[in-house]
Amino acid sequence: MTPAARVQTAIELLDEIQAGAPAEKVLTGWARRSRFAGSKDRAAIRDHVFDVLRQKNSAAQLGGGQSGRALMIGLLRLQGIDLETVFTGANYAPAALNDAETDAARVNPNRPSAIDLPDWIVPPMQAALGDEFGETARLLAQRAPVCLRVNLQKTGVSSAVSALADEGISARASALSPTALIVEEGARSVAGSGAYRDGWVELQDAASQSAMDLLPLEPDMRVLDYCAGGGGKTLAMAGRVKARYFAHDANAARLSDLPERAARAGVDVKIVTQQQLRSQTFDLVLCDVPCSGSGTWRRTPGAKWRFSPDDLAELIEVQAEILDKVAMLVRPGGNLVYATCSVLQSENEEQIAQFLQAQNDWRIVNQKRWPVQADGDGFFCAILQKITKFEAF
Ligand SMILES: C[S@@+](CC[C@H](N)C(=O)[O-])C[C@H]1O[C@@H](n2cnc3c(N)ncnc32)[C@H](O)[C@@H]1O
Repeated sequence: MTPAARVQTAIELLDEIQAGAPAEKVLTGWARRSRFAGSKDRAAIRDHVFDVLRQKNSAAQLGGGQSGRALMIGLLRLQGIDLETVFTGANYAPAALNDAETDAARVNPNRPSAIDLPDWIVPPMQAALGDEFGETARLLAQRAPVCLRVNLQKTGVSSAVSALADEGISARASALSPTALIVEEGARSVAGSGAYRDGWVELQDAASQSAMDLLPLEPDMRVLDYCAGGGGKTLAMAGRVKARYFAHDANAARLSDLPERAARAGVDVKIVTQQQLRSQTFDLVLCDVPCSGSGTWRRTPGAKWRFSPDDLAELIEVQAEILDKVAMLVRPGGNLVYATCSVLQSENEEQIAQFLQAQNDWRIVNQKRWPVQADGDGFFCAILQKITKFEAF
């Protein structure tokens, strides 16, 4: 496909997304129907669509509307691309610009630049982030870094960096965690690399790794990852300390990749059902709860426009229910770890404050928030300890 034909396809897919279809589904559906498109075409079209979604309000402002075509015009203007070379109307290229589209570029210099977030989320984000709000909004509108975690059970950081370099992948250490690498070149080759296949590295955000570094893990502890999903956090813990790891998820299908990932990483993880958890206790229980994902919206930019106040209210209830459930699974003196990739107080500090108000046998050991930053996503983690009966007297 020519670059202009890719733009025209992105325009059509953005129209479907603007009509309410989820971005991921639209892109996958198109790739399946379009056997003529190669991997470079698919990647370029995905980039156009995701770049627009990250900066949708800015693109609409510069493109003069919310249609796929207006948004693509706005995005290309943001990127400084000469529209005349793309909007030619030749072959599969988009039609030439009309007068209104040309006029939309005449931006009033006094007009404030757009915030690329849904209007309703701005006040709670400003309340949570204060002076950091502007920088967070700016970073969420950019592409996310590709971040790896070095698996210390299999290799060291410098060996992993050299193995990746041998396969054309250049990566640098991140200050966020001793195991975190930021890929600077060759990101698309990571999944096919030997370092990945042999379990030396895994894809994982640096702030998530930094949070797992804080956990008071000891060899032979019984550790439960209660909302394990694909097992990213289980594997990060197991990469650090050889303990006995158990993984659970309310949606068993989400655990399906974990056995293969654990085998690749060379660690043991036992999957447990709710039934098996009855009458068991653990030294440490992690609940990486379902959340808005607002700290990761540059990775899933379609999600931020679909997320609603009702979704947030529902999630806050689910998070509180999970906290109440896992509290019973921690042995006296053990730790409960609550984590989200949200930047909102209602999902983070307020959730912990309410839990501590309702339950008097817990204390906070540590609570930390990671802002969205160049190397890492927004993340929150609270480490609580269950007070023993002896201490309570
Ligand atoms: C943020 S994701 C977890 C990501 C995972 N920890 C990782 O690092 O890859 C939240 C997970 O919680 C699960 N979940 C939702 N409600 C739950 C519940 N009531 N009990 C346990 N897990 C739940 C979801 O299925 C989802 O996999």
